[in-house]
Amino acid sequence: MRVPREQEETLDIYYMYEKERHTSEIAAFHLNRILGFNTVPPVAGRLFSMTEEIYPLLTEDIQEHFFYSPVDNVCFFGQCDYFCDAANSVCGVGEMLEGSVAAFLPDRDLANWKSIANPWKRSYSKYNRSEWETTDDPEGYCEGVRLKPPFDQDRAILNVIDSAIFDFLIGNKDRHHYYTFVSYGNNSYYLLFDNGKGFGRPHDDIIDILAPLYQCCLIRFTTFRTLVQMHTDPERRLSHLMRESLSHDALPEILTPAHLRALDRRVRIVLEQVLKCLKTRGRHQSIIIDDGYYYERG
Ligand SMILES: Nc1ncnc2c1ncn2[C@@H]1O[C@H](COP(=O)(O)OP(=O)(O)OP(=O)(O)O)[C@@H](O)[C@H]1O
Ligand SMILES: [Mn+2]
Repeated sequence: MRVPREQEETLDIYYMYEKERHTSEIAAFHLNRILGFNTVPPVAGRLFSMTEEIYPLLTEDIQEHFFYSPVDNVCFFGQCDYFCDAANSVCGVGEMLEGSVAAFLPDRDLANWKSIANPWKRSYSKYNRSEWETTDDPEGYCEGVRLKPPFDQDRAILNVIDSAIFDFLIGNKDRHHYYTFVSYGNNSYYLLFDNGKGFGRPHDDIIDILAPLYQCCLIRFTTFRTLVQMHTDPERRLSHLMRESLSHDALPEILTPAHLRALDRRVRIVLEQVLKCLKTRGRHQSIIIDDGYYYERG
């Protein structure tokens, strides 16, 4: 835990400098399961004893980064490119710290996975933007992506669009790569770990995370159906399903009411984008694709 739940991310920050939230990792896992994707390794919240459970595991150079804050809470900082200094420490309440833990993926000797760069990745520069952001031919950008493997497969491009919808719902701009198990080939699902940069601003919807959806005008049928159900059936409202699901986590109030409300609003926005496609590009069979991907709701 680096950021208190109620602290919103400022607008004056590039996404690469946003701080990860343990609550985002936890909520993302629950959301992914509720959407029926089942592509985020299980993540749970818990309290850690910083002195008994974290300190002994660290190398000496990082143990040296432990100290007591002026009000006697235990603090430390790690080693990384951004915000890894005493001014940006992680502090517990006393010596107890909230955090999230993820199920560890099988060893790569057993089940190797590889990364696929996200064609709609954002630029890491403060001065330039990516081609998909600046193109005056957004449909053409998608067509270009779909010419090259693995995105020449329907399954692969629909996975990217599912992932974009997922990232839009959590508000994550930092999906630079997707991961797949090598032995499943190119036509497999995408593992979505690294979900800490979501749920930063409950009153903002970052529409361009949906660029793959509205530039390609494609959505997987099962995903569309799930979103319609969430929008129309009060019992399946996403905020309701999420509140129920998150109540099973060991930590309290993973998402504040404003974040839960944001989820319902964003479901509607995704459907509005699909509606726009249906109005401008016609033929629903070429927009809502039934690729035989069947899932059981988590
Ligand atoms: N559940 C997991 N099981 C095994 N390995 C994992 C798991 N989650 C993440 N990893 C490994 O740890 C690496 C870093 O994790 P993660 O991507 O969440 O952190 P990050 O600091 O945001 O990385 P990046 O700079 O690539 O965005 C991953 O690239 C992956 O190799
Ligand atoms: Mn990351």
